[in-house]
Amino acid sequence: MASDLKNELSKKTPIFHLKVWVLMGIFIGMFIVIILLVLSFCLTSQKKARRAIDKLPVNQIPTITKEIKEIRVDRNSAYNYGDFLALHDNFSDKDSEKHPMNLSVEMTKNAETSSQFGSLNHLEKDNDGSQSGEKTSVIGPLDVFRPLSHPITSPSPLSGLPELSHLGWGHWFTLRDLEIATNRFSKDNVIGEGGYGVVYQGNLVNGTPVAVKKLLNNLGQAEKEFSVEVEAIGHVRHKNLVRLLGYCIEGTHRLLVYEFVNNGNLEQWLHGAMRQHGYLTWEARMKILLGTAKALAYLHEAIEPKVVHRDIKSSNILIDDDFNAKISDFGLAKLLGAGRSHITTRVMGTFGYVAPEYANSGLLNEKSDVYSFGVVLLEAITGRDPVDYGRPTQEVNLVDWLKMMVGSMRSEEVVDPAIEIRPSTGALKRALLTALRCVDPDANKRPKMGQVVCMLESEEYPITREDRRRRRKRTAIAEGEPQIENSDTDKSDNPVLRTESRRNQRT
Ligand SMILES: Nc1ncnc2c1ncn2[C@@H]1O[C@H](COP(=O)(O)OP(=O)(O)OP(=O)(O)O)[C@@H](O)[C@H]1O
Repeated sequence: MASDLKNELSKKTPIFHLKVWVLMGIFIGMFIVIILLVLSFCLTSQKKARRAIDKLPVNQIPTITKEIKEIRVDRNSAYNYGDFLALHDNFSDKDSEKHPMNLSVEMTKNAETSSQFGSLNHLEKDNDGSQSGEKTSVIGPLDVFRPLSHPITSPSPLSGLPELSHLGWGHWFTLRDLEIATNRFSKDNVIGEGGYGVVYQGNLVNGTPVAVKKLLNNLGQAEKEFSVEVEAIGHVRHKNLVRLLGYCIEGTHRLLVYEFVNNGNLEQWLHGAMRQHGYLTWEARMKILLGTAKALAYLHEAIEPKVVHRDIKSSNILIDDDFNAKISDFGLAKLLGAGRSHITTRVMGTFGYVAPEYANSGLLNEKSDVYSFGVVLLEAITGRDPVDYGRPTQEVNLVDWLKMMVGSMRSEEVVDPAIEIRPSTGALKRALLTALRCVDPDANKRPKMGQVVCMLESEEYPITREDRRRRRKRTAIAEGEPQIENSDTDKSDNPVLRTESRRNQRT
């Protein structure tokens, strides 16, 4: 049997005249070589793909971030704000505009490809609602809602502390906790004093640095200020909003505990104590203003009810080590529910920053914050106070002086002389035009904060659709075409535009 097989294998085949076993050996060898080739090809292509990903800049690796943590407001909530106060103290719910808080937590997902969304076109699409993101509550450009500096996965400043509050966010501190944190509210720990209380620097038992605001309890306003801050920012998080970590309600004491922002505030950098550390560059100023604009866009356009801050001013813009802005002091904030274009309130705020319609009639909506933002932007550009009685009469009011200077084509002269490296003409024009649009006396003509973000970020000279329409109409009028609308829009309120159109006429 075995010898038969041997004979068969030793026979020569008609093809190649080779013995059968030799031919079989060749086939088996070739098969093994092919398998090895296929395997090595697969391995090298995997390595190449991995190397290609490693070479991508971090911001181009498409990841989905969870960036805004928001607790929605819902009147049907089991744990509402009134219940909460009743639980802890004998607060009476006098404020009819109070919104109870629901504990449901929502994550707003946002593709981290924000740099691609910085153009005005994108803003226009988003505001039209035709290209909104994953959640309808995100109205502005995605770029406005960049990821938090502390993503939700990072260790919480509250970790290691015993008790979470009944509001579903933050920590409920005892007075003793805060006494320990602030060295018994030592004078040495005082950072500053505002209209409603004293702010102390401190450290929680887990080492987290905090700012503790002790509200003056001899004022009826303290209760109001406390509830407004808790409602307005307790449930929201944004990189450019100072984070409220918790609160304390004990007897007549009302305290608020914030993340500590360690690099002063914009007012101190422009006009006060921080100037001894040097002057803010143009870039640092624009970074701070852009961050402020993003936080306001978030408050006005991304959450419901929207929050109108009511006291935007340079001393309420805190600054961290990396010169990121953090808006603070929500004691005067108002919540504006859906469908309400404005509310009428007692005028509060700070002289020089308050919008004219709000000062004159108490009519408040988010456009009042836009006005105040415009004043802060002018303050940052010029280094001047909004109202400065130490200057000649025509220079006392910053907004009026600016309009006069730009109107007489002296824009280059308005830049803060302390800025060593002056901005380019384009950058200056962009900032001035944005500011002047924000301080338009007609609240309806002011841009939304989401639009302001895009104007400040845009490489282009910012001209809105409305202005383009006006310009086209001006050209049409000049060319003698029939006039369709009332021509009073021909006189642009905006001195920057006027300057440009005059220049165009001359050339
Ligand atoms: N979270 C914080 N981190 C660091 N400093 C803070 C913090 N919050 C407030 N401050 C500082 O404490 C001081 C007092 O702030 P507060 O907001 O109470 O009043 P204000 O803005 O100075 O005055 P006003 O009552 O007119 O708003 C300011 O210098 C402010 O910069």
